[in-house]
Amino acid sequence: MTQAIKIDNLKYNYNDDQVLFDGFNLEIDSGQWVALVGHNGSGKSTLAKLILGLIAANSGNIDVFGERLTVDTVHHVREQIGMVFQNPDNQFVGATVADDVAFGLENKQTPSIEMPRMIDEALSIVGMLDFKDREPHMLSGGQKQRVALASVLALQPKIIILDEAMAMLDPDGRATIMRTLQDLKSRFGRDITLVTITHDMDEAILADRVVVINDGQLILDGTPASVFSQYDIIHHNGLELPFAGELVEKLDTKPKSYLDERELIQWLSHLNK
Ligand SMILES: Nc1ncnc2c1ncn2[C@@H]1O[C@H](COP(=O)(O)OP(=O)(O)OP(=O)(O)O)[C@@H](O)[C@H]1O
Repeated sequence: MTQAIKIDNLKYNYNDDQVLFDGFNLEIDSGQWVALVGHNGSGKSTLAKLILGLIAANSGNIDVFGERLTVDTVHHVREQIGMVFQNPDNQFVGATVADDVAFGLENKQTPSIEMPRMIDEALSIVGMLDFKDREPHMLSGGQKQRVALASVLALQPKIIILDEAMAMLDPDGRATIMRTLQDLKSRFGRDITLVTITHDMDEAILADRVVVINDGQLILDGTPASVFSQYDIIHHNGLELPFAGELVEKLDTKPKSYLDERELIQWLSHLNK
């Protein structure tokens, strides 16, 4: 399987008295959706910055689709990665939604004849085509994040990193972005790799794989069910479980393995029969 990201023996510290990453390793296959979780200050955003080459590792290697990240390759590597940040309001530059999506394409010197089609396609993928002439600041938080995602998608990245992209949204906004990400996965399959950095375990549970880090160290790595079965380790690292997991913790009789919400409802209904 092709590797989208390979991090090998990464060492990084912001200052001399705190080593953040000290021999960190992580491999992400192309087409995987990885949720990167960890409490505040565990190093998640720093890892994203290192992958994007916004900051340089002290030592170790980062390969993106087999290309080693160096001063010479950083622009090419970055072209393959789209980034969506926490605050949707900080990501808008255009007067209309369509202008906003056009901005990145113009920077990439996309021929103007191709732009309308590319803008419409990206907006339609995130379900925002009908809003293309609207002013971005008039949209809801969830709609703004979908436009931010469309601006990234228009540039046809192979990897999208969403850093707390749902943290400022209300439950409806969060749900629409999560559905949009699920749609992206079914539409693009192996052609898109998603890395979602989050504190929200109900968001993490949708990923193919959950990676828990703490103080720059990988603590847990596996399917959501296997990671969220490790109640003690999750709590010990200052994290919560998804809603279903928190509920199970309060039950006297517990299921043998980790169940998601739907499975738990079925299990509970059989328990009372
Ligand atoms: N520019 C910086 N200069 C010095 N230290 C920094 C800088 N940015 C982050 N740090 C420190 O590095 C550590 C990791 O921070 P980072 O932002 O990567 O964590 P995080 O897991 O993304 O946290 P959060 O969930 O709060 O966003 C923290 O101790 C933080 O204080």
